Amino acid sequence: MTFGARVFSAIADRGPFCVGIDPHGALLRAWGYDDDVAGLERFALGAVEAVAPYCGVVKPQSAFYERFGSRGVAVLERVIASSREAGALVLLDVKRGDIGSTSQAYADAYLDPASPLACDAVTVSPYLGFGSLTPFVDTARKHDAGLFVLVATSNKEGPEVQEAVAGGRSVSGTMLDHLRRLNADAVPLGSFGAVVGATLEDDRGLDLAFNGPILAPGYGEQGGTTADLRRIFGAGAGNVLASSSRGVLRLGPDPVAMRDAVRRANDELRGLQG
Ligand SMILES: O=c1ccn([C@@H]2O[C@H](COP(=O)(O)O)[C@@H](O)[C@H]2O)c(=O)[nH]1
Repeated sequence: MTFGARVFSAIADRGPFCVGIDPHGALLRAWGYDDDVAGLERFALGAVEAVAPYCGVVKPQSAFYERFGSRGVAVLERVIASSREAGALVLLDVKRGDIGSTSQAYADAYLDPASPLACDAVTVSPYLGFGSLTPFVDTARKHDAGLFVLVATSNKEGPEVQEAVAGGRSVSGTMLDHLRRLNADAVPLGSFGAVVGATLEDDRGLDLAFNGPILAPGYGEQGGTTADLRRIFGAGAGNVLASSSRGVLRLGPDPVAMRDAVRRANDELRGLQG
């Protein structure tokens, strides 16, 4: 089954709320753990156990594991495996993008099922030119995996690059044109998604009808609300994964508090679906 079909079912079956598994040092300490590899493992696997059975997609942020070197990456491998065992899709937030030959190695690392880091989808950066992502696109197609391309990110610095105009078109608009082409004719949904922040002050005139999933980070901790999602995405909100990391993880280590937060968010977000 393609990633697009899997994420479509995941949203329908479990809801559109995506939990980020981001082991910030401050959160490890708030949970009563040391900011070391043992604390990382207890925190990350505890969070997965609490939320992965209840949400369609989890989104570990690779940086928080990489900061501990190879032992941290080994924890990330366990986070990916445990989340999938709990029935959640894993979107690894790793924002890769490089010249094509290097992109192929990244794609093999994250999308080839033979890799210990293989997951369902990854975030990628198109700012070396969308064509530099071709190895990711081909590898995703080969293994029924997915991509989420940075289009309009949740941080305030993004517009400097993303809203620059080239050839009479904004850079973000051009990225969506590429995604529209990649997802053409896919049913029920294409596998090539966009990252569009839940914090955008307006919809920037983006044509978000590109037949793919949208990851909306910035929901919760960064200020994005369900009303913002309705304002930004309108009728397209049905394919939006609203993502929050610290907003849920702050409630731990109590698994019931985290699980209930996932349920509440999913109930609220389901109201956006047409
Ligand atoms: O535009 C983007 C793209 C990715 N992120 C990532 O999402 C989470 C947000 O965490 P919160 O604790 O919910 O703020 C984090 O991993 C970011 O790297 C983003 O924020 N904006």
